[in-house]
Amino acid sequence: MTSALQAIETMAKRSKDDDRKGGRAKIERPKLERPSRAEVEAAFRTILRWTGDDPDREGLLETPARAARAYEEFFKGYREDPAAILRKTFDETGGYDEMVVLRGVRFESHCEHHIVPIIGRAWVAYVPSGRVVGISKLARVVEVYAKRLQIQEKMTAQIADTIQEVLEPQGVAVVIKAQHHCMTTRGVHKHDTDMVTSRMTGVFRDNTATRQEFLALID
Ligand SMILES: Nc1nc2c(ncn2[C@@H]2O[C@H](COP(=O)(O)OP(=O)(O)OP(=O)(O)O)[C@@H](O)[C@H]2O)c(=O)[nH]1
Ligand SMILES: [Zn+2]
Repeated sequence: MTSALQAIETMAKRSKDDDRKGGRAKIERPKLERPSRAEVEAAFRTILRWTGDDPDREGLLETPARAARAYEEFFKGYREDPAAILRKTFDETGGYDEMVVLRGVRFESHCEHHIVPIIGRAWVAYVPSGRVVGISKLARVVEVYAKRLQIQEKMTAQIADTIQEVLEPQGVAVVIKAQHHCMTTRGVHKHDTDMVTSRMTGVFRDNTATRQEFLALID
């Protein structure tokens, strides 16, 4: 087991000892009121002027509109409901009650401190109790939370807690490994550094063997 995974194992034990009742992240309901497209484009024009460039030169004329479209894509997760994605389930599972793991789901997010990319992978597991969900839906939940302004800890907790609350399985485990480009392209300039976070609920918190079986599947 790598030292990062050993650290997760330690954190999970600590979290089991210190059962933070009510301290779990609630599923956030995004606010729907938004400024107009024209206001956003005007804001990008201001930023262009502020950099020292001329927003009226030919190469930049369409940039505010393009940047607004790019932001629309980067932050489309505010207009999607992750709980709704998990509501369609399948009951005919043949009594399957072992772990289901989706490994290495690639995602692109943005840090809420600098609005700079966070790029990484997520491992998502659950142990069903009676019903299962279409496997792509786990990746869709990752995608919804990634397409919002994030810190990695919050994104990890949101994914796990949404699956736990909606699917009500025996337990959920989420590990995320990601590079924060606010640490590579600016600031401290530390390349080849990634951040590892985890959230374990139910049997993954309470049962060491289940947790270790999951952690062994992470590369
Ligand atoms: N815990 C956590 N920190 C993050 C995440 N993404 C970015 N950060 C950190 O957020 C912190 C913001 O620190 P500040 O001191 O307010 O901002 P700053 O002056 O730009 O800091 P530097 O990045 O150190 O230059 C930095 O240490 C970032 O590395 C995240 O997902 N989780
Ligand atoms: Zn940042």
